[in-house]
Amino acid sequence: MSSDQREGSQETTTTTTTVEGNGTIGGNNNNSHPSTMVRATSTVVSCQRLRLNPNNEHRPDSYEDLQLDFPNSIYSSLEKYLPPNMLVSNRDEKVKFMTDIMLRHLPHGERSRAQRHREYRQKIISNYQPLHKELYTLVPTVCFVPSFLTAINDNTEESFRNIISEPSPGVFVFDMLQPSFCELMLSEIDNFERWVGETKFRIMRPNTMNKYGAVLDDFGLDTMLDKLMEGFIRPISKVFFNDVGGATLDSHHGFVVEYGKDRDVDLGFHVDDSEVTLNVCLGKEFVGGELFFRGTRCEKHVNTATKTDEIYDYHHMPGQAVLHRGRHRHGARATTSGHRVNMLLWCRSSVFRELKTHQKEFSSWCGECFCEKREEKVRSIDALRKKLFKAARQTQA
Ligand SMILES: O=C(O)CCC(=O)C(=O)O
Ligand SMILES: [Fe+2]
Repeated sequence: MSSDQREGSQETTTTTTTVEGNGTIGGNNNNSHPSTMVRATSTVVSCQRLRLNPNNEHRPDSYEDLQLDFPNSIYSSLEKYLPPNMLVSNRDEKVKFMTDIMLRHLPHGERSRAQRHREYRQKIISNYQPLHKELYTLVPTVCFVPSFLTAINDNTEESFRNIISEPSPGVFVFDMLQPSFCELMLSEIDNFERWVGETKFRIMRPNTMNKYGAVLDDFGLDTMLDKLMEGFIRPISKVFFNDVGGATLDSHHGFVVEYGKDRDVDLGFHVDDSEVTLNVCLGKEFVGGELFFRGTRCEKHVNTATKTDEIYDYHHMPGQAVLHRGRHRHGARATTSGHRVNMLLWCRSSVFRELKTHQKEFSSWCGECFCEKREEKVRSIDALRKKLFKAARQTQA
């Protein structure tokens, strides 16, 4: 995969970038004290695998009171996937087993990077004075429009379909944020950027493709965004994105991107480092900036050609949200005037990522895998037909 191709030439020959954020696994776990942390050692159980289907009868332990390497909620959601002999182990054993599995996805260099990142966050949080404290705890009636709240409270596919449109397969659009909430967020972001400018604090940008924007998790909004993911995005994803771990989203990377004069102009063609991405426009006034989608692909097929029915362009509207699989290839066109700010929540599932490492066959959600599977089916039916004809002819002869 190339590093930073822009759209234009890619609609037939596609080169897609995988964008990585600086959010680490466990990025929203800011409660690690090395002295009490439960660490994984190399144990004999580490060669065991998670089960493919969760044991939904099982009531997971609570891990809230422990200082762990990863967010506590990950342990509760992962527990249902433990092999049967592990399920009956004590809590410390289960912690060791699950931590070991998760650390396998975080090589040594990554671990010290995660520690440095925690210190970086702590430095910001102890120096930055929030402007609108009310933003830091999620109050649903302040944040969301009533139609969205009704749908979430009903929590059925029908209630979601009532407020969500699907203009192209896998792209879900709905009204989400109150205008007053968008204003508050914009003003908090301005305030944070002013503080960064005044103190000359060197901040990390949201991902490898943006020069501007800010990571919301880094200045105290991580808990609020965790609530947003767990209480509002996960229920919807469970219905529409179950095939990519929508029901088990358990960590996130939350940030804003900014486009316009003296900001980023556009965003090249890419896939996100997420299972499900929430992209919601906060404002302000702008021209351009359309989000272009070009079909969902697994790693193997990420650079394959786009089919006509996968082409879709979306026009951002303040307060309106777009929800899509992280593997849905997309990019943003140039914002030609004005100032556009979007809030993004890359939602991840540790369960899905672990299970994916054991999966060798087709991905049900990949447009190219789907075609290959269909062609294979046609070929095998054809072969069977030929075999049956031959057998019939031999019987007649
Ligand atoms: O600018 C946009 O709306 C797209 C942003 C995006 O795709 C991303 O940050 O991953
Ligand atoms: Fe993206």
